[in-house]
Amino acid sequence: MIATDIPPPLEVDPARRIFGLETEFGLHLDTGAGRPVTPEEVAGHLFHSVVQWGRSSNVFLTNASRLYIDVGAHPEYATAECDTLTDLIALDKAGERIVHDLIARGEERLRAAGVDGTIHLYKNNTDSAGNSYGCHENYLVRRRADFKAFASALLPFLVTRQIVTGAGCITRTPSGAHYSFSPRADHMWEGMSSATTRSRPMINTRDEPHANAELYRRMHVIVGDSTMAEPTTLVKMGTTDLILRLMEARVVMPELTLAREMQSIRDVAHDLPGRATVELADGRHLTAVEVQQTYIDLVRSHLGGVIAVTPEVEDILDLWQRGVDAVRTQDFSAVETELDWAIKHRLVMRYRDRLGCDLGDPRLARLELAFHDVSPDRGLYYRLQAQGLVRRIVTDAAIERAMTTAPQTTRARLRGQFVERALAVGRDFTVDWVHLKIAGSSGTTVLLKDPFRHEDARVDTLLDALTLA
Ligand SMILES: Nc1ncnc2c1ncn2[C@@H]1O[C@H](COP(=O)(O)OP(=O)(O)OP(=O)(O)O)[C@@H](O)[C@H]1O
Ligand SMILES: [Mg+2]
Repeated sequence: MIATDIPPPLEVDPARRIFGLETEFGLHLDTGAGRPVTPEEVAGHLFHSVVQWGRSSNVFLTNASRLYIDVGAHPEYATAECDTLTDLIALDKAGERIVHDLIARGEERLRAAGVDGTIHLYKNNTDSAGNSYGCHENYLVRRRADFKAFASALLPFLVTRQIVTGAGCITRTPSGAHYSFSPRADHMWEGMSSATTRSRPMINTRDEPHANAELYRRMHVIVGDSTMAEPTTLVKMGTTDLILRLMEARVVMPELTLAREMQSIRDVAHDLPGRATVELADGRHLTAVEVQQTYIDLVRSHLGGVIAVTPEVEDILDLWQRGVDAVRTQDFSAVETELDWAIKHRLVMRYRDRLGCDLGDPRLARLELAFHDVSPDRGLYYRLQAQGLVRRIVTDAAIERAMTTAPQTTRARLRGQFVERALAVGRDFTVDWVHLKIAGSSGTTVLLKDPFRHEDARVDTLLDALTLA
């Protein structure tokens, strides 16, 4: 039975937004000689402890986030709904630690199955076989009739933002290797589509708002790179949010429609010097720096109006500008502790110089991979962090808390309470982004259509029912 006494939506501040981040991790087993092991078997052992307590390899955690094995044996972690970027960053980092904590048990089980090896989980977007996997951004937006036009207006921004938000990578070609802004750009096939596997769009337009569909849509951006540095995640989500805020306020956007999005995203990715131009539909040619600067100037012109000035907005704008300036001047030093592509560029170039090799050297490929290893001991990103070489946005204590505790200001709080209580009393339950249900009971399914609502008497009743039964 579905409860019908759905409370009316709370008064929603138009500046409030729900954010979510999905990360697919690369999974790799390092093993010597021995029997061959499929990725599915490794994933199965890795998730054994999850299946033991959750009875599935697709679960919601007490921090209200979702953990599951995606197609291709990729562990995926989707953060719970956040309404602040700092909550989102803490929850995203918590996900890295949660998947990392599965490794020890997974290796034990592999040993018991006769395989001695080390499991690695990488927060990156491509594997050595050339497969690409994603980092998906979710932004709640108000529903409108012209959603497709609305979403496509975001494309020139998404194609060029990689000069700031890209993860950076070594690209190998038959004519040699070079350093690019984004590993994901080469794997995009089209601007928008409702499919994610058959085609690779930059924006997935499948209409699945995980919220009241009369009021909302979920902008599902799937073109972004997974990012290690907290400020890069801040600027990736933060700049996109600022552009969406202007668009939702019906600010007239600059005419920057691209003539060929797919060509442009690749050209920009492979142009570290920042000189390549993208062709606009109106025949003009602009560099990615010029396109991004247009957006920065537009946002600045609405500060104090559509966009309230907060320390966080100032921080995002400052880093956005410094990122664009770094490409313009080719002096990366002002962002090399904050932007993934620049942090990794510095690391890779130092080793190249030390080894006296060229960029295509396999030792640099291993270095690049190790940068994305989520292990706090082995991961090179975490070594840099331990040396104070990357700027932080959230504290370790906040990340630690986010491993078990849901954000307190969104629907995630209710889901977190429910999962925690159900596990504590040993009751079976089913949960998704909008439903909470005690399994097998004649009881109620609570439908949570408002992602901003973090208090709900129906959930209190459900929590009581869990304990009483
Ligand atoms: N109303 C909402 N608006 C924006 N984001 C939301 C909303 N509800 C949930 N989210 C976020 O959307 C993401 C959904 O992750 P999930 O991996 O389940 O993706 P999906 O796109 O629904 O499905 P799949 O990955 O299986 O194709 C989560 O990060 C979650 O926090
Ligand atoms: Mg997903």
